[in-house]
Amino acid sequence: MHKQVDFIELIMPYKSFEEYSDDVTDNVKNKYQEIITDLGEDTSRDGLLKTPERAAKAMQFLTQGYDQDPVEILKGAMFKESYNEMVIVKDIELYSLCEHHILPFFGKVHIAYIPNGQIVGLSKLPRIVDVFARRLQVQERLTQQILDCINDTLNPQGVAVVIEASHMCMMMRGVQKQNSTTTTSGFRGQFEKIETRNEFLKLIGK
Ligand SMILES: Nc1nc2c(ncn2[C@@H]2O[C@H](COP(=O)(O)OP(=O)(O)OP(=O)(O)O)[C@@H](O)[C@H]2O)c(=O)[nH]1
Ligand SMILES: [Zn+2]
Repeated sequence: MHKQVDFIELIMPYKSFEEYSDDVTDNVKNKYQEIITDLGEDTSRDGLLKTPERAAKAMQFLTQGYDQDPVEILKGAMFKESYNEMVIVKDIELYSLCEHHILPFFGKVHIAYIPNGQIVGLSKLPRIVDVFARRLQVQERLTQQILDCINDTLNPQGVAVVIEASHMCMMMRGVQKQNSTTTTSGFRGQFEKIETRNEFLKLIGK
């Protein structure tokens, strides 16, 4: 990683990647060159000349979550408040990569929590979704990681996470099912009670 990137990461642990490690870019670029050739393409033709480098940068962007600390992000905006009703942030866009095929899965995340003396800056919830989504994932683990991170860092009275996603590995290849979506969910604390869980599900339109 660049020295410059290290410094910026230190002060902005959730910044978007706009600079890339030269070493990683070179290594991944060379491998993409081979992969594209092995797949039967000509990497010297005009349109593909810069493709190995673009792909190397794109993959670093899509996996930048390994270098980011979601706990730091949440802790960066926690405020004492006595509000103790449900807070819901729904329809958070999700783009991740399935760890089996390295193909995208995408959809929506709905998050709710009930504060326990502290609230969190609303934007931090989508930010931690991105941190965990920008890794090689399965939808179940992604759901659990978001849930555990909020639960362990904010210590709320309860937290709920629902993810609805479509998997390109099931759409473009394999079983080729275009319309199936997968729903995963996790509930902690107050949301383990059926009436609280149902109120949340009703509010997100489920
Ligand atoms: N549980 C779970 N499975 C996933 C996820 N993303 C992809 N998969 C599945 O991972 C499985 C890998 O199965 P394999 O049989 O090893 O791979 P494959 O031969 O490519 O399987 P097909 O997709 O059925 O052609 C497939 O059933 C995928 O649908 C996910 O987020 N969660
Ligand atoms: Zn897959």
